[in-house]
Amino acid sequence: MRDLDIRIHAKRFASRLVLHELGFGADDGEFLALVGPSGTGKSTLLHLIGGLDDDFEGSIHWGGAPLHRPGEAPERLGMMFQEPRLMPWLNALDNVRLVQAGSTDGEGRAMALLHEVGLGDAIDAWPAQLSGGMLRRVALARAFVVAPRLLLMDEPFVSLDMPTGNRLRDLLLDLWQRDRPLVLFVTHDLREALTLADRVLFLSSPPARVVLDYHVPLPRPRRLEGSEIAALQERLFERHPDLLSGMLEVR
Ligand SMILES: Nc1ncnc2c1ncn2[C@@H]1O[C@H](COP(=O)(O)OP(=O)(O)OP(=O)(O)O)[C@@H](O)[C@H]1O
Repeated sequence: MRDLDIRIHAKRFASRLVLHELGFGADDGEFLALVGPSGTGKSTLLHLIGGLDDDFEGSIHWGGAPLHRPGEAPERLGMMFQEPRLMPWLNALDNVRLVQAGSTDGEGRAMALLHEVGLGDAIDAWPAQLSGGMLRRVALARAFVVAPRLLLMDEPFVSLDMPTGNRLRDLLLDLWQRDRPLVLFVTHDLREALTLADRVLFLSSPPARVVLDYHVPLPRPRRLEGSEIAALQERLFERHPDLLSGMLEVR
């Protein structure tokens, strides 16, 4: 069994089947991207894995045991969403510390992370004083402050300009390469998936299941706007035209 073992037999909203026989495994330290047509259930899947929704048929195991157990919050699970989701009444440091229940060296680690993400001068700043890119940096620091073994990311860098997005992707890869959590990264952008991930899981149109588990055959570092990413995407579209037809907006 892999470190993470996902078997979703069925996830419904009312009578509507959204995920069906969706399964995959992944190991500690891997970086997986999840791509698929809009509205196919990518966020729904992350919510199940993150324990934000337990209404499904199937199992989610980590290290051979259920990831979520009643009354117990899973340890070292990090999350980052499309919206930075910061508390407007807390400064940057306290927003990062929010997820650090009971940690003794919490403040030191949170400050160190804020420095690492380039916000050493904005530790006391309120969210309203920060730019969109800076808010994502705080959210990235908060995702890593628990030293996650499993990190769930739902389009965390969507709608940023290319240089800001690239700086955040580089930061994420630096933090990932240092701590090596298993990352599940949802994105609409196939080039972003091919730039960041070891494996890209392609989900079908609804009800979603994994239709291709693709190992990215490129060494790191990679540039999102680099010619090798464009060529790889082109090759994938040629080889899997039907599979990718629902994703044409990513081109
Ligand atoms: N709480 C909910 N109640 C009812 N239906 C829902 C709920 N959450 C999601 N859905 C539906 O489930 C389907 C999958 O939604 P989800 O947001 O998981 O897709 P997605 O692949 O993440 O979409 P996108 O790529 O557009 O972000 C959609 O049809 C959505 O309308």
